[in-house]
Amino acid sequence: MVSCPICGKRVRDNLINQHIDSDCSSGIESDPPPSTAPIFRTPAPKREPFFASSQPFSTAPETPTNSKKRPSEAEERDGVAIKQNGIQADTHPPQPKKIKTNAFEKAAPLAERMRPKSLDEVCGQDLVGPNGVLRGLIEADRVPSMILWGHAGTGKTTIARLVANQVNARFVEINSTSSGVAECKKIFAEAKAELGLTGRKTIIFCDEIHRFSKSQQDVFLGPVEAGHVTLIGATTENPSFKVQNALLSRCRTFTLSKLIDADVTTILERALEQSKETYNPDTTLVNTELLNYLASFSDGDARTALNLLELAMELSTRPNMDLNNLKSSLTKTLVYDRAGDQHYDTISAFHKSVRGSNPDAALYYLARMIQSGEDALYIARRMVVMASEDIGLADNTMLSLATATYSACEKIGLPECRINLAHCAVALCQAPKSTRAYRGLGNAMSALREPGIAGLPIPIHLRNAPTRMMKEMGYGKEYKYNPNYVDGKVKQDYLPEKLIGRTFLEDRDLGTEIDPDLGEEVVQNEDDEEEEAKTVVKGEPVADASVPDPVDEKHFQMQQSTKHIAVDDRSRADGDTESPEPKLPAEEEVGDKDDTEDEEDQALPLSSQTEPPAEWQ
Ligand SMILES: Nc1ncnc2c1ncn2[C@@H]1O[C@H](COP(=O)(O)OP(=O)(O)OP(=O)(O)O)[C@@H](O)[C@H]1O
Repeated sequence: MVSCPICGKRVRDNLINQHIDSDCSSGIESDPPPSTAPIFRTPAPKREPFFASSQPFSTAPETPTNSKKRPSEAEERDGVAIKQNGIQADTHPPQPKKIKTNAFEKAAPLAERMRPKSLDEVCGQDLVGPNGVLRGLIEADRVPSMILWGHAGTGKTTIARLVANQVNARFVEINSTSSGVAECKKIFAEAKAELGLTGRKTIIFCDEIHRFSKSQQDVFLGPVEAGHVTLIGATTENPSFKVQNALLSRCRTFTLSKLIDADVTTILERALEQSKETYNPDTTLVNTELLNYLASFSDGDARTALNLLELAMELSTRPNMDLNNLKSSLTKTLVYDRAGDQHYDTISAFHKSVRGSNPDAALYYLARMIQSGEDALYIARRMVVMASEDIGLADNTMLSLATATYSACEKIGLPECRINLAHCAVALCQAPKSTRAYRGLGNAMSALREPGIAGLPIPIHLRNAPTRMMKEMGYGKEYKYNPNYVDGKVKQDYLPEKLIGRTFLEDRDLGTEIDPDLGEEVVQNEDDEEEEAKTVVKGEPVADASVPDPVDEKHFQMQQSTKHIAVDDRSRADGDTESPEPKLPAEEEVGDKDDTEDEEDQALPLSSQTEPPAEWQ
C-alpha cells in the first residue's frame, strides 16, 4: 500500500496510477492498513498552516475545509500569525494587525522582504502586466521553457518564483556555481517521477544561466524537449551569445524592460510605507526627494535602490545627519559599473575611442573597466585585435606592442598590469590608422561569394608536390623560387587564371569625405596672430582638414579614418566579437553609423543576431 501524494488516502501499489488518473476516486483501500512499525509508515500529508482570521478563533481540530484555507494576500503580507496543526495558542480577540517576522525574515535585506508576492505587484514589466504575453501563458497554464533576459534587479527571479506559484508547480532553484551535472540529472529524474505519479510539473530556475558550462547546458536539452521539466533561465547577458543555440531553440526568450526611474520610485515608496515601523526613519530626510534621488542613482536596478533605501533609513536616525551628508554617504557605497551589464558597451566605447584616436576617452573607458573588475586579458585581447584592425599597416609595431601587453597582463595580472594596458591603449590611440589589410581580406572574402570563384584551380606551378606522381604531373614544376632571382623579382602569376589582374588590396585607405563637424572648432592661435586658424580636434592642431595634405598623409589618415571607415560592427554590437569579414566598399555606408547599428542590432529578434565566432566567446 502507498499513500496517495494528492489525497493522502491509502491505495494499493499497483492501483496508484489508476487512482490518480481517476481524480482520486478509485482504488482506495477499504480495510485499515496492516499494522507496521511507525518508521515504515508513509508520513501523513503535511497540513496546511492555519492562518488567523478576523473571526473568533476556535481550538477545534482542523477540518478539511479550514485546513485548505489559504490566507489572503493582505493577510500574508501583513505577517498574520501562522499557527501549526490548527491549534490557536492565543484565544484573545484579534489585536490590530502587527507585523510579526521570524528570525530569517528579519535577517533578510529589505529587497528580499519586498519581493512581490503577486504578479500585480511587479512594476514596469508589461510582460506580466494585465495584457502581458507571459501573463496570458501563465493564466492558460501553458508556461513554456523560457529565458528571461534583463538587467540586474529588474525582477527575473521574482517572476520565475511567481510563475511557479501561480501554476502550482514544484520549484527548484539551481545555480551554475553550485549545481553540477549530476545534481541536475537527479532533479530531472525526480521531476519525471513526480510528473508521472502526480501530474505535477517541475519548474527549474537557473539563475545566471549564461554562466553554465556547455556540458551543464547540454544536460537540459533532453528533459526540456520531452517536457519533463520547465526551464526558466535568467540572464543579464545577451542569450544569443551566451546560451547555446540548441537550448535557445527549445526555449522562448522574454526580454525584461529596464526599470525606469518612476517604476523604481514606486517600488521605493511601497517599501518605505511598509517598513516605516521597523526602521523608524527620520522622514524629514527620507522623503520623496530622496526616493527620487535613489531611483535615479540605481539605474533601473530595484535591488540596489532598495538596499540604498534600507541604508538611508538607518543612517537618517544618526545624530547631526542632514540631507547632503546622507546623500554623499549613500553614493560612496555605489558600484560604478558592473562587468556583465555594461561589459560590451564599455569595451565597444573603448574600441571606438581608440579608433577615433581619442586617448582621453580611451583612458576613461579603460579606467571604468578596471574599476568594475573587468578581466585584464579581455581588454588586452581586444587591443591585439585593434592593433591589426584599426592601426594595421600604418604602424606594424603596434601588433607586437599589443601582444606584449597581453603577455604582460598574463604574467603580472591586476592591479599592476593596468599600467601596461594604459600604455598600450594610449599608443594605439596615437598611432596612425589603416584598415587596408583588413579591408583587403574583406574584398577577397566577398569575391569567394561570386559563382565559381571559391573553387578555382590553383595554378599548377604553385601546387605542392609531395609525391612523385604529383611531380610527374607537373605540380610545382615551373615555379620560380624568388630568392634565386635578383631582388627576389620574377615574372610569375600567383592568382588563378580567371582572377589574373584582379586586386583586393586597395591602393590607400578610405577617407575621401570631409566630416562637416571637423571644421567647427576653429580657434585663433593667440601667440601668433598672423598664423592661420587651425582646426582643433581635442585641442590638438592639425592641418586644414578641408585640404588633405599629401605630405602628412599619415596624420590626415589618422584624423579621417576614424570618421570614414565604416567597418562592419554589426556582429559585435552586443558581443565581444569581431566581424570576420569587413564589408565591401560598395556595400559600406560611409559615416559614423556604429551607434545606430548597435541600437538596431538590439532591436533585432535574437535569432537574427549574428553569433560571434567561437574564439570571441
Ligand atoms: N519589477 C519589479 N517590481 C517590483 N520589485 C522588483 C522588481 N524587480 C526587482 N524588484 C525588487 O528587487 C529585488 C531583486 O529582484 P530579482 O531578484 O527578481 O531581480 P533579478 O532580475 O533576478 O536580479 P539578478 O539578475 O541580479 O538576479 C526583489 O526582491 C524585489 O524586491
